[in-house]
Amino acid sequence: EFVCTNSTRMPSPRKGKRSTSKSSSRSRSRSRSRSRSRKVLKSPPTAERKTRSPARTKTASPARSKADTPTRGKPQSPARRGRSVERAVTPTRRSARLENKAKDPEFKEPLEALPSMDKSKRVPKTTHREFGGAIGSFFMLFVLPITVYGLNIMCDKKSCKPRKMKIPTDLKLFFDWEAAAIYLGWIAFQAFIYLLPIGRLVKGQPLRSGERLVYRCNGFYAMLISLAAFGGAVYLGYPVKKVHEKFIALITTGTIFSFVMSVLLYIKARRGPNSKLAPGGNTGNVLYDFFIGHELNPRIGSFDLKFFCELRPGLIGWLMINLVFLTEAYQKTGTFPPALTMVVAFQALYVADALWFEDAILTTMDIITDGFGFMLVFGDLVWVPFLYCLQTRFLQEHGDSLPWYCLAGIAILNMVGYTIFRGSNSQKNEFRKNPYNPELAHLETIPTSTGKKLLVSGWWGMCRKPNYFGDILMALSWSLACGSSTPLPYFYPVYFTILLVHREMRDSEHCAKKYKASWDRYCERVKYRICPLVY
Ligand SMILES: NC(=O)C1=CN([C@@H]2O[C@H](COP(=O)(O)OP(=O)(O)OC[C@H]3O[C@@H](n4cnc5c(N)ncnc54)[C@H](OP(=O)(O)O)[C@@H]3O)[C@@H](O)[C@H]2O)C=CC1
Ligand SMILES: CC(C)=CCC[C@@H](C)[C@H]1CC=C2C3=C(CC[C@@]21C)[C@@]1(C)CC[C@H](O)C(C)(C)[C@@H]1CC3
Repeated sequence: EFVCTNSTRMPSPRKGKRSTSKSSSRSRSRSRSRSRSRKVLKSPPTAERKTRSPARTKTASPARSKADTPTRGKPQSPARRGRSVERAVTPTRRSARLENKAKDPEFKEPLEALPSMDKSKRVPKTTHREFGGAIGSFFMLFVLPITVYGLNIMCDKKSCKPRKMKIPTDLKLFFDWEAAAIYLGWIAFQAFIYLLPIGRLVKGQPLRSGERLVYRCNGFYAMLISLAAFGGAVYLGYPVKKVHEKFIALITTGTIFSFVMSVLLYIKARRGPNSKLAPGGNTGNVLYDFFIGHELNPRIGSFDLKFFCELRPGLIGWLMINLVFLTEAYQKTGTFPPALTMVVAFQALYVADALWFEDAILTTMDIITDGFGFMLVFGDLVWVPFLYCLQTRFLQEHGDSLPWYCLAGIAILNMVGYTIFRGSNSQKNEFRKNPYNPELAHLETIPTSTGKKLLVSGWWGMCRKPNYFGDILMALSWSLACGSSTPLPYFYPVYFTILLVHREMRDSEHCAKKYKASWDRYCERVKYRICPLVY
């Protein structure tokens, strides 16, 4: 199966005109409305506007323009509707042929098939710097690993309180060949699964060059295979608790691995063509570009390093570490402690959700705009697996003591958060994949000069980042399960809120540049950024 994400971005080659200009009067009036729209919209008509179906979303009245006047017509037969959806994905016979060709994961869309892209465009020098520029990035190189070590050393079996840290003198605690073998073996195991020819091939968003990279989406299989391997290891009596015992040494291997990988990625980017660089990581300052990421989508053949790291070793690793804690608790007490079991289950749902909707990540900032540098490499391979499990580690080491009604309240909070997170992410992803999806016809939208529309009702009318809001509620619920005896397990929701507030600002800046007045109209209409009535 081969899937195109975000068909609306796919520029429609001129040949596509024929398919919509049949001689009925209705199509003539559509043609007229299309030529009118060309006057209003700067970009050429996209597949979105070429694909007509009655299942139009409502256009928000203040922003209604001739360009986006919905076409009214008799409801189409399901077969016809199916055809129009299909056309949104493959607008011409030519691109249908390309679709077939693209079954080859190495396939790259020929540049001439994407006329709206400027092939000669070089990635311009980055002028805007995040994280305090080069100096900030330099500090982050130390702050990120120290935070991971610090929290894991402060919160151990003996105590879990913020305190002045005494650095352990036992070097074995920090480095151990067995831990190195476990860590590297895990990365190799995930890389092996990634290379298996199972799962869908999905096209990413068009790059600056016009090319659309193809991604193998088999993350959910990777999780199932990893779960089976974990079950097998426990059944065969492999001492999985070693992962817990060698936690700090695993962090060291992950940190060294991340530094080495980031250096290699930076060298690779320097040697590659300018067109492959990340728009945000091309300042020319070695430190900054190394930290933020110089190359956008580094690949070895068809192996996409960023896509692989973002979802596999770290995210599935986090789930495995949680299962180690749960197994240990069971082996020690003969029961599954309620709070620990609940948090492990919620985090498992979060990981499974990310892998089930794996292709959705292809439209996120991390893949489209951010380069792959130390920040993301370390974030994916160390920060996520060894910090996101702080709550479950605390619960395993210090037991859980909350009464059932508190746990029930926490479960409700998690499910409310998940409903908002999943509902809003799916609503946007479905809308971006097919803006004429009949199930979204009731939603109001604002047209933009790019041909894309912005949702202004439903989840996206509640606030500008309902998905972040849901995510924060879930993060909070996981920490609340740890009670109030110590603030350390609350690190995750606090850091996460800061990360998402910063991320919202960055995304808002991008959207303001991209959608100009339409984005201002959206912001006027949807006042709150992340939390309705609060922020
Ligand atoms: N657990 C973790 O550590 C982290 C989790 N996350 C989660 O990842 C998920 C994805 O986050 P992220 O990629 O940052 O952001 P979003 O999923 O919100 O994607 C932002 C893009 O969505 C589009 N968009 C924005 N507003 C609208 C609208 N009203 N209608 C239609 N499209 C709109 C724009 O792109 P365009 O118009 O070009 O399509 C915008 O650039 C979130 O749920 C977040 O909580 C994120 C970071 C860390
Ligand atoms: C400063 C600092 C610590 C930076 C590192 C940030 C990274 C840890 C995060 C950046 C974006 C992320 C995403 C997820 C995990 C954390 C990082 C890598 C994510 C994979 C978690 C699961 C979600 O469902 C997601 C797939 C939407 C999400 C994507 C972004």
